[in-house]
Amino acid sequence: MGAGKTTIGRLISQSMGKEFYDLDKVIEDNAGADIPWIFEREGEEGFRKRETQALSNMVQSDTHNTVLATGGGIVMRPENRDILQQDGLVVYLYASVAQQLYRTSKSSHRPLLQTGDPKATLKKLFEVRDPLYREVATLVIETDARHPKAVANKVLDAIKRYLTSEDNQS
Ligand SMILES: Nc1ncnc2c1ncn2[C@@H]1O[C@H](COP(=O)(O)OP(=O)(O)OP(=O)(O)O)[C@@H](O)[C@H]1O
Ligand SMILES: O=C(O)C1=C[C@@H](O)[C@@H](O)[C@H](O)C1
Ligand SMILES: [Mg+2]
Repeated sequence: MGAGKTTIGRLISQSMGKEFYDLDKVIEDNAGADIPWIFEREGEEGFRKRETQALSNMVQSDTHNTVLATGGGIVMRPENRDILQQDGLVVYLYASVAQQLYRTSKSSHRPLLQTGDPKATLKKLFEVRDPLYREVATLVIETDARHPKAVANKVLDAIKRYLTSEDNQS
């Protein structure tokens, strides 16, 4: 959370001339309700079901022309990890827990952080999720101490280099 998926995803979609979707927003539009409401009424399990459904629907369409920012918990379900690995070039935006804490401190729309100790929660989530992000990622990009535009340029460069090296191998 707060790694910059929504912010960087939008920036790189503009540079690449692709359509941008934010899966959290897609889930909210489908539900006609916001994420805190979904967590309150259906619990995290209800939210995760909606998340998997939204991701499956998304990859039925033309993913070549799409940049998709997911929510931070997308890697928790094995079926989501399978979909991401099969259908996408996946970029893991790495942010330290300190940066995540700083970047999420200004808003209150992330239900999992509405605890007494968001730092401890972020640390726990990071320990579980970091290996899963690395498992599905094609590219890992460090985001600490970098302006969003600089991160977006770094992602674009890394994608270009990756695609060129793929071309050279085939
Ligand atoms: N590289 C960066 N440097 C500084 N601030 C950043 C950077 N990237 C994003 N931010 C800021 O951090 C906040 C969170 O970013 P954003 O919403 O894009 O994160 P996210 O990864 O989509 O989070 P979530 O998992 O909750 O969807 C925003 O206020 C954004 O402007
Ligand atoms: O890290 C998470 O588990 C979440 C991140 C947000 O993007 C939302 O998808 C939701 O608040 C859950
Ligand atoms: Mg987001």
